[in-house]
This record gives sequence, C-alpha cells and structure tokens, in this order.
Amino acid sequence: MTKRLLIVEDDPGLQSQMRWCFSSDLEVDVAADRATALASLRRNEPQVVTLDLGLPPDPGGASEGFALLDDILRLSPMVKVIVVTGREDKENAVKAIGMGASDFYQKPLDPDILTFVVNRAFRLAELERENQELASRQNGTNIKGIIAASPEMLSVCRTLEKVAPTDVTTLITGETGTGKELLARALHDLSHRSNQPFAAINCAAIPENLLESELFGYEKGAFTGATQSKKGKIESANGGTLFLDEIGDMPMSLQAKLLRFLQERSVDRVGGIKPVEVDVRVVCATHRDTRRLIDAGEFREDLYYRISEITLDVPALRERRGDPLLVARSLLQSLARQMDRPALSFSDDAVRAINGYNWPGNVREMINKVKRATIMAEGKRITAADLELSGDGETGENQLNLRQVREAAERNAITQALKTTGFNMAQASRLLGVTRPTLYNLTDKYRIDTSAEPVQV
Ligand SMILES: Nc1ncnc2c1ncn2[C@@H]1O[C@H](COP(=O)(O)OP(=O)(O)OP(=O)(O)O)[C@@H](O)[C@H]1O
Repeated sequence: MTKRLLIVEDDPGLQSQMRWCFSSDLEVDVAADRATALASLRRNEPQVVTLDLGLPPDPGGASEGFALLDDILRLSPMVKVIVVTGREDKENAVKAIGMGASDFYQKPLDPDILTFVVNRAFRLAELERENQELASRQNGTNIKGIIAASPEMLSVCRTLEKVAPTDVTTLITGETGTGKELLARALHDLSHRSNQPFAAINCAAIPENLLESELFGYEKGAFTGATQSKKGKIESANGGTLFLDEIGDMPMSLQAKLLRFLQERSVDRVGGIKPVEVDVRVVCATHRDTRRLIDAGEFREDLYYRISEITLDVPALRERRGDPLLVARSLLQSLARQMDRPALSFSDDAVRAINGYNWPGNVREMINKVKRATIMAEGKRITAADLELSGDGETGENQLNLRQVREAAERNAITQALKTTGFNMAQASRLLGVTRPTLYNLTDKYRIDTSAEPVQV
C-alpha cells in the first residue's frame, strides 16, 4: 500500500524543506490552506497529515488549524494528524491532542526528529488498519445478541461494558432498529442487578392517560375501575433495571413526575398517600433528537440532564464499516438453520446490494429482508431481488471481480454525491475528491443522468 503524507504548511520555505525530508520514501502532497488540504485529503487519502496550526486567514493564531483538524478527524477518523506548533506553544499542542491529533511536533524543523515522528505515525496507521481488517473478519464483541465488528460499534460496546457495572442513569440514542433495546438489556445483564427484574415500558405506545398508572401504579379506588391496588413498572423493577423506551415521547405532564422520582427515588402511586421507596437503575432510549425536543419545549432540559449521566450514541447500520455484511451473514446463518435451509448463501449481487444499501430501518429492516429472502430464494443462492434490493443491474456470479465491485461502489458514491449537492457538478466533484472533468468522464462512463430529478409533489 502506498504511503501517503499530506503536509499542511503555508510557509513556502518550510514546505520545500519538509517535502525534501520525505519525498524519497513517501508520496507527498502539500497544501497551504484549509480548502486545499481538505480537497487533497479527499482526493489522495493520506494516512498521515502534518498540520501547521497557523494557517491563513489566521496565520498568527491557531483557529484555522483547529478548524481543519476538526474537519480532518470528522472526515477521516483513521488519519494520523501530527500538529506542528511554535516553540513555546505547548497549550495548543495539548489542546490538539485532546481533540484527537495523534502527535505534535514543535518548530524549528529538525529533519531527524520530524522523520521519526512521521514514521511512527505511519506505523500506527498501518497497525490500526490491520486491526480493523482482522476485526471485520469476525464478531468483535461478546455482548449477547450483538453482532458487530466495526470500530464504530465496538467502541459503543466497550463503553457499555464499562458503564454496565455502575448504577449511572444511561440514555441510549440512535435511529430506529439500531439495537437500543438490545443494548439496554445488555446493560442489565452485565450489571450486579442481572438476577433482579428488567422492566421495560414503551412511553410512545401507551396512551397518555394510562401511562401514569402504568409507570407509577395506583391505589384501590384511585379512579373508576381501580378495584385493587397495583404496582407500577417502576416498582416492579425494584432491585433491577427500569428501561424507559421512547423517552422522547413522554408527555410533559409526566416528565415532572418522572424527574421527581429520579431525584427522590420514591414513587407516588396514583391515589396514594405515602411514597414508596424504590431502588432501580434507570436506562432510557430514544430515536428522537433530544436537543431539538428541548428547543421546541417538548422535553424538559432538567430531566434530560438527569437521564443522560452517560449517553450511548448507537450509530446507524450504514455508518458501521463492514457490519452490514457481517450482520446479514450471521442472520442468514441462524434464519436458514431455523427454516431448514442451511446451505443458503448470498450471491455476489446480493453482497453488493447489502453493502450499497443505506438501511434506513437498520438491523430490524435487515432481519425482515433476510427472513423474506430465506423463504423466497429458489436455489442455494439468495439474490438481491430476493432481498428486495436493487442489484445495480449486474447479475451473474461469474462476472464479478474487484473492478466490478469498485465500479458499483463508484457509481453509488457518484449518485449519492449528486443527490446530496442537488446535482451541482462542481460541489459533487469536490465532495468526491475528483476534478470536474474526471466527474464528467465518470458520469459518462456509468451513464449517470446528471440533470436534477423533478421534485415530487
Ligand atoms: N448488532 C446487532 N446484532 C444482531 N441483532 C441486532 C443488532 N442490533 C439490533 N439487533 C436486532 O434488531 C432488532 C431491533 O433491535 P432493537 O429493538 O433493540 O432496536 P431499537 O433501536 O430499540 O429500535 P426502536 O427505536 O424502533 O425501538 C432486534 O430484533 C434486535 O435483536
């Protein structure tokens, strides 16, 4: 694999000195400002970047350098960034490391030390790449029921394993079907409360007027039909874990009462006189944007802070590198066994379709599709059509090679970029890290229609 270094430096003298240091061993690109650096990052995919924090329009400060550092780590989290600071600039070096830079180097330039630091960053990048590759070949977590090998999901699992033994109130956020409930159960199963009850309630599924008594319980005679007292979910979780699913949909009127419970750790049953003490660990989940709910006045900010002592952000399936295929294969294995069709496997067009689709319903949607395909497949191979996915029009197992895979991915990325930018070729080419003529060549090659689609009304 070609080793590629991006030098971000606005001083032409230092640029050529640094280029001279490395150009015999590495492919070197140079950028003097943020926009050029980002374009080069997209186009050349360097493994290591040296970043001078003092860039125009703020060459004397570090604001532009920090903004670029943030961009780089967001766009390409695996890239190793070495920040280059002035001699006395320890504070900014520390801040950059805190933001995620892998190392720092102080001017004036010493070729031996700089070479050493850069080589070390390349070694680290290579080790991480190998590690990721290994992880993608097997399930990387021992958490029951969770199939994952992507760094994105493994990091969530590691946090979960640390948080589980504690009693901190945890908020799990993520799109629908990403496994929030599964993770809530795992928090319980890995805690010292695992032998005690796990009580779950879906705040969105119960009508507002019933939710209070479901949660807090009621005393005999509290309302018509209350012929005897009943414990609520909170009490029934005593000693164990209470899981409040879809907390973002909890009505305002109950939010105050829930907040009081979280502060006092006792519940007031509907119609009750005396509070009942309860010892539960609370885990909440929502697929909604809590910040937006708070801004819209639909969710209490004080309650939000109470429930989110720790937050687990579960990435969407499409954001988990390598996981869609891993999860699909594992689902197929168990579903095919259940349905007595153990020899089933995915055809190449199905593999491409699984990797190319964006899974808006996440793992739940994948379960449904794989289940359907397991039933529908006619031979031993499940096709993209069995999954009700588009196979990119390319079928035939014997046609597939790396070039075709790459082309399918290219076609997909170009279509996405065009849609994202409203079919603006200049913006799309920047997003894709290619020049505009290259993008025109590619859209011709793949016969992609570059005119904006009519808006559906
Ligand atoms: N990483 C995973 N590996 C295997 N199965 C998974 C994984 N994530 C989720 N699932 C399965 O996907 C289905 C949906 O998961 P779950 O109900 O936990 O999602 P959710 O995020 O709570 O969804 P919602 O927001 O709609 O309630 C479940 O059957 C669950 O077992």
